[in-house]
Amino acid sequence: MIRFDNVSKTYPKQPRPALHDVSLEVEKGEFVFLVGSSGSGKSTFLRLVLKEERPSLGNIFVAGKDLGRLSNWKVPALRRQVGTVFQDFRLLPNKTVYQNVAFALEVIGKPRGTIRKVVPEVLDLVGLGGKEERMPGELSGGEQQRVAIARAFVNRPMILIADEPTGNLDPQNSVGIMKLLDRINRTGTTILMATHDQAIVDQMRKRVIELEQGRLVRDQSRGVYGYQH
Ligand SMILES: Nc1ncnc2c1ncn2[C@@H]1O[C@H](COP(=O)(O)OP(=O)(O)OP(=O)(O)O)[C@@H](O)[C@H]1O
Repeated sequence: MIRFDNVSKTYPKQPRPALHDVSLEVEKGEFVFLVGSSGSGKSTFLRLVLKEERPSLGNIFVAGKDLGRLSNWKVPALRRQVGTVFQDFRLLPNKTVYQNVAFALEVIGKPRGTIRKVVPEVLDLVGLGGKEERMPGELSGGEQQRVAIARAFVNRPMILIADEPTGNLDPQNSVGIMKLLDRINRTGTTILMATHDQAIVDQMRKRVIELEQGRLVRDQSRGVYGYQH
């Protein structure tokens, strides 16, 4: 589903690469945590998957596509296959919960009938049934993140990328969000989540990929946040 072959990324005017010779493969339906200290290259990795950045060296394959050979006009189609969730939710503040999710479908030209059917379904899935008409500012952080996940998932992408999705949440809300991501993963969606949340990683026991100064230093199935000595 995602393959990196000897990928390096050096940003302009930077002395050291943000990613250095990273090779790995993520299969369809996997749940992968990406860990590493600040600046280790996690966000760079995620941006490369979305083709928001290009590698300086190496090849990247996402959902069967060689990103190096993907023409620019096909990038939006790629991004439709990859839902994204961020630490700061990124909801539209002047739209209701329903409108925030519906908007994701409107911009890709889905018919109104489809939108009316699938938006309530996905809001139920994330536990927000009954809150369709609320504004984001009238929701808790955990609820706002549920809206963001509903918006990312409503189009049933093959891959869901989450960059620190629990970073702004208390432990209880974080557990709720992880249960939801786990449920989405069980539908067959591949999940790639960058995180600093040790408790979550230790609890979930999923594959853990660790970056250190841009290098892949650990790839462990059913792993924990830090090394076990
Ligand atoms: N647009 C950019 N231009 C130049 N350097 C960048 C850019 N984005 C990231 N970097 C550098 O690349 C390295 C990796 O950054 P990256 O954001 O990928 O790390 P990270 O692991 O996601 O960190 P964090 O956990 O703080 O989000 C850092 O040294 C950073 O300063």
